[in-house]
Amino acid sequence: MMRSKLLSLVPCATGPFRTMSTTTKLTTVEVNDKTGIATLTMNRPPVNGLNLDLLRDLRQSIAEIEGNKSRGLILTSSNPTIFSAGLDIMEMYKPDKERVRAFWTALQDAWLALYGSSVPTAAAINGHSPAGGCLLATSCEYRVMLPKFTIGLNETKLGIVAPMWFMSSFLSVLPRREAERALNQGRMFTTDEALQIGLVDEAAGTKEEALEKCAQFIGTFAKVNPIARALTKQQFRAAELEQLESERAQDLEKFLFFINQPAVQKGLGIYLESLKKKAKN
Ligand SMILES: CCCCCCCCCCCCC/C=C/C(=O)SCCNC(=O)CCNC(=O)[C@H](O)C(C)(C)COP(=O)(O)OP(=O)(O)OC[C@H]1O[C@@H](n2cnc3c(N)ncnc32)[C@H](O)[C@@H]1OP(=O)(O)O
Repeated sequence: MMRSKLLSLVPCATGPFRTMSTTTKLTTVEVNDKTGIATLTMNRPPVNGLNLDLLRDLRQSIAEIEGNKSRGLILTSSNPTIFSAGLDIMEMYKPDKERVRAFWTALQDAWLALYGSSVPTAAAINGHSPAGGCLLATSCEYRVMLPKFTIGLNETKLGIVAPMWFMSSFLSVLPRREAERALNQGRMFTTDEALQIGLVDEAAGTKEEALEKCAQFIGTFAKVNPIARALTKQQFRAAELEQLESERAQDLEKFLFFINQPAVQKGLGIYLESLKKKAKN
């Protein structure tokens, strides 16, 4: 994919710094040359639905951030009210056989890249973050959320099941008992509730403030040996990463089997319809 590289002056939380900015159609990477922190922004209107292309872009951008020796990664959205609406349901509803395989593989790749990233990661959750959106946020090491939005793994409400590795990310943030209950209920938490339960670490009034708080979190590693920190993180997350790495073919087949069940297809169709009706009103 063609990528345009440009140097730009962009306002940031602590002042206007020259940033190296790399743009694809669906994500932007901006590295602040003062802090060395990369901001990875999702930009797929209308709702940052995670389709094949966005997932591939995300993985490519994470690899780029790892490669350019950034001091940290902040994940956010260009949409002022939606961090990510989760997986693009259109990829799973009446799917094309080859594409849906590529889609799930790209999701596995993106998760492995983000959850296993060697750099410190934080999510500036500047909008709603259901299901796959919550997966991305909980794959990061720190979360700052703006008020009056919602976050959670709502899969059971759609009649679908979050795979084990979605649960792993959730479990790395929430106590087991809370995670199990929320997953079974398909519960979406408001910002205040998410803060109270520990699903997010901080609240912020504006996106700029959220980015600043994420940068401060990443700054807490400034005096820590980066190799020791990265190896520690890797070891800490190794079990979940290795589980998916070793079972990814079976995970794909399980997903395909599940998603092709007539009852699941029917449920997704009804859910899509309800979303579209809501959008019209
Ligand atoms: C033995 C056990 C085996 C287990 C094996 C496991 C198998 C694995 C099974 C599969 C697992 C899949 C896991 C799934 C994860 C997911 O992420 S599913 C997606 C979940 N997402 C949602 O439920 C969010 C739905 N969207 C919303 O709630 C709202 O849209 C919003 C995000 C809160 C934004 O609201 P608003 O700003 O009001 O926008 P809308 O008007 O609602 O939407 C605008 C248009 O966007 C469309 N849209 C919204 N979300 C999605 C989506 N996720 N996918 C596709 N399209 C979406 C919406 O329909 C509107 O479209 P138009 O009408 O065409 O404008």
